Amino acid sequence: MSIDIFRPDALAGKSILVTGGGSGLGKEISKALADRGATVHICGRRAQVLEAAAREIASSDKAKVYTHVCDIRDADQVDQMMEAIWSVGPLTGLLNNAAANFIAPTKELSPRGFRAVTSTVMDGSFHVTLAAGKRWIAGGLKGSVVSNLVTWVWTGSAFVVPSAMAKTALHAMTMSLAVEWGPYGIRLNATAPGPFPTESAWEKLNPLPDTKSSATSADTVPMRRFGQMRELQSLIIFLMSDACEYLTGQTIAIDGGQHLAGPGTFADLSVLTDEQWKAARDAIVKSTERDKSQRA
Ligand SMILES: CCCCCCCCC/C=C/C(=O)SCCNC(=O)CCNC(=O)[C@H](O)C(C)(C)COP(=O)(O)OP(=O)(O)OC[C@H]1O[C@@H](n2cnc3c(N)ncnc32)[C@H](O)[C@@H]1OP(=O)(O)O
Ligand SMILES: NC(=O)C1=CN([C@@H]2O[C@H](COP(=O)(O)OP(=O)(O)OC[C@H]3O[C@@H](n4cnc5c(N)ncnc54)[C@H](OP(=O)(O)O)[C@@H]3O)[C@@H](O)[C@H]2O)C=CC1
Repeated sequence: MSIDIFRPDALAGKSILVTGGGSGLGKEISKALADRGATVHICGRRAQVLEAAAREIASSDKAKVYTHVCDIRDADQVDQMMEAIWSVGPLTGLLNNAAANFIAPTKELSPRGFRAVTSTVMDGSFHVTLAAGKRWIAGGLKGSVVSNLVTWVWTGSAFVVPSAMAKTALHAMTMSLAVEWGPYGIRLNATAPGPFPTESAWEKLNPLPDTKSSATSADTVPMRRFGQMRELQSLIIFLMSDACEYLTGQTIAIDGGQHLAGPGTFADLSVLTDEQWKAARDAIVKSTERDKSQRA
C-alpha cells in the first residue's frame, strides 16, 4: 500500500514514543506526529514539564498523548515504562531524542561529568531501543526507530567530546541493528540536525553572549539560516510512516549543508564579489599561461 505522507492522517494507527518529548525539538516533533494521527507517548524526568507539553501536543489534534516520568539512564525504569505503554497498545515507532550536553574543556571533565552525558545519550537510548525492539520481535511486530543525532558523528567536535562520542555510538547502533533486526521488519534510521535553536540546548551550548561558536551561528550555514521546526517535523513524519520501508541504517543530515562547509573547504569564498572572481580568474589564467610557455 502506498502512503501519501502529506495526508493529514498519514500516521493514523501509529503509536510513537518520543523520549525527551517534554521540551524543545521532542515537543515540536510530538506535535507534528499527533497532528498526523499518531498516538504519542512522551517521557522525561520532570512530571510538570511533561504534563504541560502533553496539553500542548494534544491541543493540536484529537490524538491521544501519554506521559511517563522515566529516567532513561535506568534500564529498570525504562522497562516499567515500556510495560505501561504496551498495556495501552504496542508502539510502532520510537524517537530517541532525550539527551544531555554542555560545552566544557575536556581536561576539566570529571568522570561523573562524562557519564552524565554519555549515560543519557548512549546508555539511555540503547535501553529504550532494546526495550522496544525485544517486544517487537517477541510479538512479530514491525517497528521504526529514529535517533536524533548530530553531524558530529562524521566530524567529531571539540568541547562537547562526551556528546560527540555518545552520538557516534548511536550512529553505530543504527547501522548495526538495521542489519540485525532487518529480518524482523524493524528499521533504524537517524537524523543529524544542524542548529535548530531551543531554549535548553542554547543555554548549555551557547551560554556566553559575547563568545558565539560557529556551530550555533546561522552565518556558517550555506543556507544562511537556522533550521525550521517544520522541516525536521517533515523528515521524522516520513521516517515514521510506511512511505519508504526500504530505508534503513541511514543517518540523514538536515543542516542546510553546515557540516559540509568546514574551514578545510572553500565555503568561505561565497562572499567574493563578481569582480573578485574575475580578478581570481585573471590571476589563474596568468599562472596557466606562464606554465604553458614553459612546455616543450
Ligand atoms: C552541528 C551543530 C549544531 C548546532 C549546535 C547544536 C548541537 C546540538 C547537539 C546536541 C545537543 C544536545 O544534546 S542539547 C541537550 C541539552 N539538554 C540537556 O542537557 C538536558 C539534560 N541536562 C541535564 O540534566 C544536566 O544539564 C546535566 C548536567 C547534563 C546532567 O544533570 P545531572 O543532574 O544528571 O548531573 P549533575 O549531578 O548536575 O552533574 C553530573 C556531573 O556533571 C558535572 N557537570 C555539570 N555541568 C558541567 C559543566 N558545565 N562543565 C563541567 N562539568 C559539569 C557536574 O559537576 C557533575 O560532576 P561532579 O562534579 O564530578 O560530581
Ligand atoms: N537543538 C538543536 O539545534 C539540536 C538538537 N539535537 C538533538 O535533538 C535532541 C533534542 O534537543 P533539544 O530539544 O535541543 O534539547 P532539550 O534539552 O530541550 O531536550 C532534551 C530532553 O531530554 C530529556 N532528558 C534528558 N535527560 C533525560 C533522562 N536521563 N531521561 C529522560 N529524559 C531525559 C529532557 O527532559 P528532562 O530534563 O525532564 O528529563 C528534555 O526534555 C537531542 O538529542 C539533541 O542532541 C541535535 C542537533 C541540533
